Amino acid sequence: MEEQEATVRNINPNPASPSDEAGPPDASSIWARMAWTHLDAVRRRAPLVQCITNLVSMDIAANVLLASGASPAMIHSINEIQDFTPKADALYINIGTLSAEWVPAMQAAAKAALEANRPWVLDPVAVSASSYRMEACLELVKLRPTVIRGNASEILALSSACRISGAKGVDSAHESIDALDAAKSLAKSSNAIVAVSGAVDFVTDGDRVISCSNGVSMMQKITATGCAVTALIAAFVAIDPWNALKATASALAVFGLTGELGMEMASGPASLRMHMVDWLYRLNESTVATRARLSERS
Ligand SMILES: Nc1ncnc2c1ncn2[C@@H]1O[C@H](COP(=O)(O)OP(=O)(O)O)[C@@H](O)[C@H]1O
Ligand SMILES: Cc1ncsc1CCOP(=O)(O)O
Ligand SMILES: [Mg+2]
Repeated sequence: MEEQEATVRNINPNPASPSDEAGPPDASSIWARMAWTHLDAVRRRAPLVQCITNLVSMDIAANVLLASGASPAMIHSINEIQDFTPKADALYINIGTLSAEWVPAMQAAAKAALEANRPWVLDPVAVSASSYRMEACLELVKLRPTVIRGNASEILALSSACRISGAKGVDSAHESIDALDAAKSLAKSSNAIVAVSGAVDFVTDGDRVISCSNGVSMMQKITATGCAVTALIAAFVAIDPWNALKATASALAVFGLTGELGMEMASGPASLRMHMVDWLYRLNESTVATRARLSERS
């Protein structure tokens, strides 16, 4: 824990540098520098992230974590939770391909993470698809996730715990701004940081709201990009657990930026996916500091 607290101190961005002849940086550049500081810390510390994630997303989530500098472990057997979960720096649970066998493993892992004082992150994929899925997800929310990240339809459905949110499948039928009040309400009722993704991503603790406008719409044409960014959030929260709001916003900005840079070279979703992983590996300080678009909504 001492080591984690030291990291938090290191991550707080220093807004004004005495040698900065251009004057103090504006608020958006402070946020952008914070995103770089988080990515740099992930690269230096290589957090171990246990993922209990859907079968569609396993490959892209593991590759995104590796490219960021984190260490992924796709371990979901209930027989391994007791030994392994306390060793991980963060846990990621995604209900995308839920099965009767996985639900107890997810619950056991969330409990083990809580007991070991490790952050854990929930992706409520298609939470309104069935009452089984909704009930499993509500049980997980009771186990106090550090962060919940979903698209607008998922956050709307989970927040109101309605059976039908208007979503047809795993994709969103809503704009992220439509889910902002629901995200705040969910954050307050669950005590989690809630992120709602879309053209603009919003991250809230129920009061503060950070918005991120990085990303390209083609990201929606790659399956499991949402799952992958939630995995990345777990890695960022692992290295700054006491600032989960900021760590989550940083992860969304970094991931969105890889989409923008990747799109300059891609000819469609498949090559965009490849370029995003490459850019995540290659991103440097000046690119993140100048192109991450984060701000706090007043
Ligand atoms: N219209 C859009 N423009 C730019 N980026 C987007 C857009 N829609 C989604 N994204 C980005 O794609 C990633 C996945 O978000 P989203 O599609 O909302 O999640 P999911 O795949 O879970 O439905 C996020 O990083 C988000 O910022
Ligand atoms: C297509 C699909 N079906 C079940 S999980 C899944 C992947 C969902 O990924 P994302 O939520 O990132 O779009
Ligand atoms: Mg999703």
